[in-house]
Amino acid sequence: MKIAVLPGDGIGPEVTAQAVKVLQALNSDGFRIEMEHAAIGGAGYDAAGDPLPDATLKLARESDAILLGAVGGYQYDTLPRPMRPEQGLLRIRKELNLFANLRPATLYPELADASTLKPEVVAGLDLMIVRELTGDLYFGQPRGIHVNEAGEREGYNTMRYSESEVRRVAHIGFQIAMKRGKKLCSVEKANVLETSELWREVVIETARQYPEVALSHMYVDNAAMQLVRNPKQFDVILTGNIFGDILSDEASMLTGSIGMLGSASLDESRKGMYEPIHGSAPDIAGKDIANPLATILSAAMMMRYTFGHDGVADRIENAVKKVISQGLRTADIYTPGTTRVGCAAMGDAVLAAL
Ligand SMILES: NC(=O)C1=CN([C@@H]2O[C@H](COP(=O)(O)OP(=O)(O)OC[C@H]3O[C@@H](n4cnc5c(N)ncnc54)[C@H](O)[C@@H]3O)[C@@H](O)[C@H]2O)C=CC1
Ligand SMILES: CC(C)CC(=O)C(=O)O
Ligand SMILES: [Mg+2]
Repeated sequence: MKIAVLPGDGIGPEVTAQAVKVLQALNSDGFRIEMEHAAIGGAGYDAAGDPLPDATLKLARESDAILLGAVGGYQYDTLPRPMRPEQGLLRIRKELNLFANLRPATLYPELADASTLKPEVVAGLDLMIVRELTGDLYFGQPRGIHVNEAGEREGYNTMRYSESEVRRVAHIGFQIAMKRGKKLCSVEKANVLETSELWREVVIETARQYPEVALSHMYVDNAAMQLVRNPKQFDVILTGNIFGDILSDEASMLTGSIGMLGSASLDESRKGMYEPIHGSAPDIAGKDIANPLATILSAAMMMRYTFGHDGVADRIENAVKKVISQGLRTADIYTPGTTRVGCAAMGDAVLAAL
């Protein structure tokens, strides 16, 4: 198993190091995992003047899977847009055709007190957000800031989806729904957006191949509200790039913290990039207080989706369950009566449990 490790910026290197420890430990079980590190984001810009250096993209292409931390930092916010860390992330997703982003929001029962919702509203929460990742507002052309006819600056982006882009991610959503609760809610804004109108039509067409899946549609504003009113009404949520970005951050808090949600970004084959859903968290970077569990859980998803080692994925997930049941908590999920630990200590505890 050849894995490219791209730690990135801010807390990225801190959380990635914990997942690397866990993956390395598997080698003593007879696996052959080779990991090679490369720079991306601000680290890529600093090292090579490019948020996605050629050498990093080459390594990513040659690897079976990629483990990514996070990118971004205040010091890069004034660079020309193509040089910014976030563009490096968008480019690697596009270059590798990683169009399907799976973001599971699962509540560990012991973390019910850390959820922003009442324990009875989130008990047993287990939902999967399937977010399209290589289209929509983040990639649509034209985009820019120009001076308009009235002589004032005007910013514009283009929300755009082709039917084949919608269809391929819809298939992934339905296939996942078939393996779960056979219920899929497609989230868009078809009442006002043509992009969403097409999205809904294509999802309805695709659904004909999955007659066992109960399909529903919801406007994104309502979905944002329903997620905090009654999140357990959802099983699989299928949505576009920007709506999925926002709704998954919201869903993470139902599980206690954004530091709990891992993700898989997949292409048509089994190749994938695995990363926590959070960003580089510059406000807590370098303090050894970030929660590494989202990244460790992303490594478990890698074992499941790219390498097909479901048993290993289960073991990593069970190790995470164990440290939580032992009462170990990073600051973001700390509640009275539990034991507060740092990022590296949490990684060590998962390793010990593994
Ligand atoms: N996938 C990526 O690489 C992403 C990168 N970003 C970038 O990250 C930078 C910061 O963006 P923000 O909007 O602040 O989002 P963020 O996700 O980095 O942080 C939001 C809040 O959540 C907290 N947080 C995030 N991850 C945590 C963890 N593992 N443990 C404990 N607390 C955690 C942070 O301390 C912060 O208060 C920006 O440059 C942004 O562009 C943002 C989102 C995703
Ligand atoms: C920084 C963005 C490009 C990514 C993001 O917020 C995400 O994928 O969740
Ligand atoms: Mg995001």
